[in-house]
Amino acid sequence: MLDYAIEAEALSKRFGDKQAVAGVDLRVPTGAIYGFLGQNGAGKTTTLRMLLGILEPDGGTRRLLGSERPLSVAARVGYLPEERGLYPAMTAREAIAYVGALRGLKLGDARVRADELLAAHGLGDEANARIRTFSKGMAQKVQLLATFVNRPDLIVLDEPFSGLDPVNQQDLENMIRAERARGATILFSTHVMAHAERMCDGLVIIAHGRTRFSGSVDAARAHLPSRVVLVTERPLAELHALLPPGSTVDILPRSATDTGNAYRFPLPPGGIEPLLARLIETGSGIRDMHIERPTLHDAFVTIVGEADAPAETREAA
Ligand SMILES: Nc1ncnc2c1ncn2[C@@H]1O[C@H](COP(=O)(O)OP(=O)(O)OP(=O)(O)O)[C@@H](O)[C@H]1O
Repeated sequence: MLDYAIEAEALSKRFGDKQAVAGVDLRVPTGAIYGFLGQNGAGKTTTLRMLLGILEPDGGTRRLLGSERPLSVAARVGYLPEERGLYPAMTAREAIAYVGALRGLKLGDARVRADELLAAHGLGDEANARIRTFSKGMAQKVQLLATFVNRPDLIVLDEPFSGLDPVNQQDLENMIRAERARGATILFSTHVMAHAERMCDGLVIIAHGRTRFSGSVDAARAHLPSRVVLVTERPLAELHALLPPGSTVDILPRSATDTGNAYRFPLPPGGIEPLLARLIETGSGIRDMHIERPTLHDAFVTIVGEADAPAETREAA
């Protein structure tokens, strides 16, 4: 088995005078769920199109399921493009079966598979309804199901969650996990950090057309320190007065962010016990104290922000 379902190095693409992708490196291990994150216009869709062979890169290399010619493995790939669209005159069954036939299934088999998928995902009664009668979200769901029709080894989804209601988002999460359990590799782009955080074995974050981070969700979060959240009945100044002079700055920084009576500050190197012990000793009315790990949202903002910072600031950081 291949180690990586997708390997790309230094991919680049220019449209006129716009450098859409300026050097994307990306590796997705076989059998993993990977998230592809980046701000609007960062180059995600352009990169996905190059990976799949829809666009020819100006530079760099790509390998899809071991092949340098992505279109030659198209029958083993499922793709949900950013631009949605099915033929409005087709029924849901025909629309899915049509994609199956394009991906190399026999039409009869593709129809059977379409019925199975529709029934398993709450659209069994709609199999013979025409796409034009569907809501936008329902049509998107049919298109998503079509992505899975050929039981692909590699599934690439461009913002698959956008436009789906929470129940259908959950259904899609389950579908993606089930595809991984079957052995498929999944790469999806998203702006919703919660999905990436919950589901992904790894992430690639790009900014301004370049890869800025590649690794696990935990490694992304490790870009930021954990923080202590302290909720007390007393104002911060009073707490400082209770603590021994000289030690307070270390264990309860004056720079702690104050949101009402909750204070947030970086986890001190010695942990929270010395501060906790002192606060208990002095009867400071603790209501809550816990360690808060940075979220992927925070890490994403930091990583993308570093890419925006001038070079000298970046080096100094
Ligand atoms: N066909 C095209 N012609 C000209 N410019 C393009 C074309 N496709 C993309 N671009 C430009 O390339 C840049 C990257 O676009 P791309 O769609 O890849 O970003 P994205 O990360 O997918 O963004 P979003 O999250 O908003 O979908 C943008 O500045 C976009 O305007």
